[in-house]
Amino acid sequence: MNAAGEQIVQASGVRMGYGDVQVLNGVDFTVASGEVSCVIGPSGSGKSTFLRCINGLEPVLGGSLRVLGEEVGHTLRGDRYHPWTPKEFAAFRRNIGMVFQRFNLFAHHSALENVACGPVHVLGTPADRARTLAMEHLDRVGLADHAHKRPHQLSGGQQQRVAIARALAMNPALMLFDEPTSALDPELVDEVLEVMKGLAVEGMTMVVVTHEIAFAREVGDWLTFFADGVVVERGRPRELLANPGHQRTRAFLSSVLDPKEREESR
Ligand SMILES: Nc1ncnc2c1ncn2[C@@H]1O[C@H](COP(=O)(O)OP(=O)(O)OP(=O)(O)O)[C@@H](O)[C@H]1O
Repeated sequence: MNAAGEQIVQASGVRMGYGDVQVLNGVDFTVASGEVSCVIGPSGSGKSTFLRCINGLEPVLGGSLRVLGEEVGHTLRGDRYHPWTPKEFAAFRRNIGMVFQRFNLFAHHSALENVACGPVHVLGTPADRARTLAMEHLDRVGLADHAHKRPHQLSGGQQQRVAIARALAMNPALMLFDEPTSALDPELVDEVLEVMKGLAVEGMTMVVVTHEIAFAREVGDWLTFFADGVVVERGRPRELLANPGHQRTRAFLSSVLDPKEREESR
């Protein structure tokens, strides 16, 4: 567990692009230990790219990105930064759990095996112990009774909960969610959001790209609006959603929310 209030993600002027295309144009962003930061923004605004930078999957090409106390991709030795060795990179990555829109479970393994395989293969946890822990994580997401089913025998919401359990099994210090409910049928969304709420209550630090505004309002400590590769507005969700001064956020929200949600966000 990280010390309360400690900065877990500190981005300052982060730049990233693919070839000539600039995707992140100077992102400033922070999340402290135990906080939940929700991120919204139009398609193509760079939200997923920013998450991938946080867990080291994309190189930061400018600015500074400190995650879990490290400058992502580099280690200070003496007075000089050196690119991470594969071992340093792996050590960093295992502290960060990532949950995607698509669950990416191993189709030929049971839920239990999907959850146990990271600890066995990455952490070297003995198989019996890993299975016991995996069962606990499946119980935590309400799926102990489904442990021996394969992904195709589970609903989308259940598969996403297995994916969350799989990430938790690595005992991460930070969890990143990239639109975890947007591939789900509407009636399956709440069961996943409930699990995420539970994690927030337990004090997990989370960055959540989502358009579930009710979730952001209830669970988020921060709401960040991305557009064109920068953070346009950031604030406490209720304030950001209520303040007519935050015009770009509100204009975006009115384009994505259904009428009922729009009414609630007033
Ligand atoms: N591997 C890649 N190669 C080239 N361009 C890419 C690559 N990945 C993303 N991009 C481009 O970078 C921009 C930002 O994409 P990104 O996926 O980060 O946006 P996003 O805000 O998460 O969008 P969405 O909500 O649709 O997922 C887009 O213009 C996208 O086309």
